Amino acid sequence: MNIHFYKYQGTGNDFVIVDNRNGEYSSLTTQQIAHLCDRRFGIGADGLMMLENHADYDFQMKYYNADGREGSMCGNGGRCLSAFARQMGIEKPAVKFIAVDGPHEASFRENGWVNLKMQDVDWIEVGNMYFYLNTGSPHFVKFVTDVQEVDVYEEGRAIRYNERFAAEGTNVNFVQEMDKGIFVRTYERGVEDETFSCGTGVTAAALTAAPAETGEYTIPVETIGGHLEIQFARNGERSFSNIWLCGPATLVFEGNINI
Ligand SMILES: N[C@H](CCC[C@H](N)C(=O)O)C(=O)O
Repeated sequence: MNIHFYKYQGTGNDFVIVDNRNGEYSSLTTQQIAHLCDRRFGIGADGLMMLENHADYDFQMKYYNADGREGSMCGNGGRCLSAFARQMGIEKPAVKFIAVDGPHEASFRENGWVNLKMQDVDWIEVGNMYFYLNTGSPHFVKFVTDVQEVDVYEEGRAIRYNERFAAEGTNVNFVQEMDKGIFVRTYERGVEDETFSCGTGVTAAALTAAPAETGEYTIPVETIGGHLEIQFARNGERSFSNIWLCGPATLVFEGNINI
């Protein structure tokens, strides 16, 4: 099978994207998707997305983790797929699409940023030195004093495979508060490694790092792969709305692969 693909990245979280609006890639198997995402034997990516048609939205987002299995919501992926939809001719100042966690909206800025509206959050588990919440994907958030010192692979893996999370898995974020904003490093379920940036993860981290007072906030976030901003309204102790994940989304290259 010959596949025409596009490679995108958003702050170093990278994706293979295919245009599946005519259904030609619907038969891709878990093994084939894992192969396409393999960095040595395939194209290489943290995940694969398909652009699909939907009767009520500009498009539908299908997201698979690098292990080839369908994932929960991917924030950086949603930003990249919106940029891709625009490249494919869905040209509007803002697009509306449906993903596994519900509807989203994305708007395009002149500086090349793609800003993605996330689902409201009204539940956060507050534990001893950690937070656990769902921003479209499940995220464990741990605050640390020096995030560069953390062995994200080993520590993230230990939490992801502990008794509580082993079956379903979780993404694990390590967060350091900076003079302005936060620095976040993430171990991703489904990639089973640290990625350079995780959109739903930095969103989860920003919500938990926000001041306790209700109000509107913009939290600057640094990741290994670059700079993002999270905007939101805090309505109560555990309730947030109008959440926007903002940052760059870039086409890297396109090509063909035979599998
Ligand atoms: N990189 C993604 C998160 C993917 C979530 C995935 N790892 C899962 O838990 O299924 C993001 O930018 O939000």
